[in-house]
Amino acid sequence: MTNMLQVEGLNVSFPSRDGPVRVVRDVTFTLGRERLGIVGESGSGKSQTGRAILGLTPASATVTADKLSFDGIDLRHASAKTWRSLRGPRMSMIMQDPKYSLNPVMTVGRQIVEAYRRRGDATRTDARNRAVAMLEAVQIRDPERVFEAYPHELSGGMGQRAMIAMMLIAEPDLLIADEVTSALDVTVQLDVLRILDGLVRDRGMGLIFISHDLRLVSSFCDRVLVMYAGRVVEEIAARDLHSAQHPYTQGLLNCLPQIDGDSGPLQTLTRDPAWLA
Ligand SMILES: Nc1ncnc2c1ncn2[C@@H]1O[C@H](COP(=O)(O)OP(=O)(O)OP(=O)(O)O)[C@@H](O)[C@H]1O
Repeated sequence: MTNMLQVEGLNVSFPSRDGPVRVVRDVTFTLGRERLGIVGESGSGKSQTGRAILGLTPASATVTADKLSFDGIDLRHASAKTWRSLRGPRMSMIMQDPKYSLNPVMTVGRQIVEAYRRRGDATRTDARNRAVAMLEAVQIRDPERVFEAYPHELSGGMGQRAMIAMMLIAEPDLLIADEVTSALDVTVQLDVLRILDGLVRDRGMGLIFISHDLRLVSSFCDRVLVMYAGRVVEEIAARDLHSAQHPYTQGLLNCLPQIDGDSGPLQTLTRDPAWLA
């Protein structure tokens, strides 16, 4: 699966009083077994791009694409049955907010066990042990207690880690991580990045890493898509991000505070209407 995911001419629009608003415009890219970052300011269409790939766009939206295929499967015409076989075991998305991913009426442990058992025929005991080990791996200090807890009994940070454990244990071929480490403290953030990195390196997973943190993306990812107002304005190797060509990318980079830089005022981003052309 050199190019496990192919996205061509993807558009997402929402209805509004003034007509449809296009929040993802003609987005085209491919993904292999690599770490692809998507950066851009809030509202630039990063999450809606990820959701459209997984068929998780809100019902009010319209999605069109010239091509949207995963492992040769045309996702534009996938049946409910095909989606069931893909979402979870083969392609998964970790959202910003655990509320949307954890089932409120099922214990955390049972959800993680089910995610693991969906990918093969593990015994209950094996699945339980793996689930507890995964909770430990995302630095949950009391994994046995969290295993038995319901999502509402966990703090926000714990809930997010439990959700990450649930997505990772399935070892999907494609994982879309949407601002997944933003709310975590630095040590847990590093642990989660290490786990993601291991899955890409050892299991050949394809990772789409959505983030507004340019520094993190440039050090963690292989390639970066820069989005502005729904469009991909630049695609660049992460190591070359510092020499980005597009004025919007340069603007984003210039807005980063420097720890050792002078303490002058931070630059603000100016936008050129021509970028929308
Ligand atoms: N349900 C919805 N109805 C109408 N517009 C929506 C809906 N969901 C998202 N949008 C709009 O789509 C645009 C793109 O949103 P998206 O969440 O993809 O941005 P983003 O780049 O991921 O930003 P953030 O970093 O803040 O999550 C935004 O302008 C947002 O207001």
